[in-house]
Amino acid sequence: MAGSGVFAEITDGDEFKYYFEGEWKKSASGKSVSIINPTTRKTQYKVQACTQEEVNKVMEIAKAAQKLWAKTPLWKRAELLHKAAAILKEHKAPIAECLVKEIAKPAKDAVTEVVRSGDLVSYTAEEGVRILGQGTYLVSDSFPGNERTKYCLSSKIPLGVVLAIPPFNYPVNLAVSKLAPALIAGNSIVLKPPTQGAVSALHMVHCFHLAGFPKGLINCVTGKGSEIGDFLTMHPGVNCISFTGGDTGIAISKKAGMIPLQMELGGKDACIVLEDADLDLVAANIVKGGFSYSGQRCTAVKVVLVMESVADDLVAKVNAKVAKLKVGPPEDDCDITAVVSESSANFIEGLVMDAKQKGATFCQEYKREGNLIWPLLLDHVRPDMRIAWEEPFGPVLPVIRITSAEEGIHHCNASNFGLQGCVFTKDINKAMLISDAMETGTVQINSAPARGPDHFPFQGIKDSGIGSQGITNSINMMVKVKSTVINLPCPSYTMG
Ligand SMILES: NC(=O)C1=CN([C@@H]2O[C@H](COP(=O)(O)OP(=O)(O)OC[C@H]3O[C@@H](n4cnc5c(N)ncnc54)[C@H](OP(=O)(O)O)[C@@H]3O)[C@@H](O)[C@H]2O)C=CC1
Ligand SMILES: O=C(O)[C@H](O)COP(=O)(O)O
Repeated sequence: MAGSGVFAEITDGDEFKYYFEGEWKKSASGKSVSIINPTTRKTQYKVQACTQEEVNKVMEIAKAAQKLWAKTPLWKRAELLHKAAAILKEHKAPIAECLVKEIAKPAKDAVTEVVRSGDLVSYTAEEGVRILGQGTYLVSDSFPGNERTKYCLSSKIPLGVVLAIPPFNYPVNLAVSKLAPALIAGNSIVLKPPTQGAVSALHMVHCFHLAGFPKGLINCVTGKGSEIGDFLTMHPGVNCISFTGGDTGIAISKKAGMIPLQMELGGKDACIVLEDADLDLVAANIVKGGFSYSGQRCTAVKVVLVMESVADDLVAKVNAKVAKLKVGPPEDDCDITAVVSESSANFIEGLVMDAKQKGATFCQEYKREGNLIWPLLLDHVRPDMRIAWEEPFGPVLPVIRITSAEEGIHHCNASNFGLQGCVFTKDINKAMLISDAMETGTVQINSAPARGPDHFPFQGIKDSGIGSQGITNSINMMVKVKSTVINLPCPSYTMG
């Protein structure tokens, strides 16, 4: 059970503590933030509402701890990460239970998230020892006008304190995807978990605590993003921000100082379906891609752009699969569960009503109970409808019928977002041309968009983000290059 067994020390009564200087503490604010169970809509857990003074202390301690950590051999850093990964996987059940209760993630997917996170941490440790163990050696005579009098040795050094802010939908996986690269690269961490998902993240942090990382190296402050977010992101002690979430990331980018930013933001991933596509494969991918975790994935299929000539067939196949989706509580491992909050459900409903008013075809009856919204495919969506452009982050999927691939590409590229997209066709030449024309960070050919496997590069363009994630890219993003140049009194040529 959450907060019991080895996790007992992270709670005090019905409140979860925050993590600072290697210890679990209650905030001096005396205030807590409630986490509402999306299914029951009742308070499930409470976390500390940390104060600005506490954030200041955390930053100070994180800075000091980082200086020592940077002097810890790379293999030792990797060893601790491997240990944390094993502890995380060992405790997958209680952590998954938190995911079920605070973000209504279906039970099996919740376990998968924790296991995937353990694997990500181990892979990062492996990748880190390889790529951080290598530097570059340059000689001066390759540049015009120079003799061979200078040797330049470059290596990768830590940035300092990394502020990690993940979103609610993968509070464990998208937290470790920031923590592990930061740590292997010699940085310290201040984690601000999403409020919905905070308790899962606190359990994950405790696994790192149990692994024996030095005090103050990993810290976790809780509180509403709207209250402590600006103070954290504009804090002078922060040397790098790795953020995943919605438009908040755009505002953070404008306010943050001159520090490296990794921003993974929203998406409106288009699925372009050509006439020659295998429609059974497409339908399976649309249902998995559009409706898994009730559409609350940044990489969910968010608009289907299908050639008119095959649209009826495809819609029929998708509808047949939608009818089989199990709707209900995450504890029963249902496919469609309550969306994260009432405000999210209201937002989704607003998009649905707008589409209704403007004449979209409802393939299923619109049904909602509390935060639970039944899966809905909207056919004959037109560009004047909000759902054609906005990200519902819910189980509602628009279908736009197109008469040419160019029309599909045009719709995709007219979006403010540019995260992922996909194209279904048996013609690899067409697929490549379309992929090259789509203004998105990634295009999947004959499969739905996905971030994983977690070592693949993952990036958005336009309002979908800055920089690139994926294990290798994240490690490289959390270091800077330091050079030492050896100057010789006279040219020296090897074996010369
Ligand atoms: N491209 C990608 O890799 C991914 C993108 N996303 C996107 O994330 C969104 C859904 O996630 P959601 O959690 O609702 O996103 P939000 O942007 O609302 O929140 C993300 C995180 O930011 C925090 N936060 C809120 N306000 C501030 C602030 N002023 N300063 C600093 N931090 C703040 C939140 O804390 P709190 O919860 O306390 O408000 C949370 O931890 C979708 O748009 C989705 O597409 C999701 C996953 C992956
Ligand atoms: O938030 C998201 O949508 C995740 O980054 C998705 O990860 P996945 O595509 O590998 O499930």
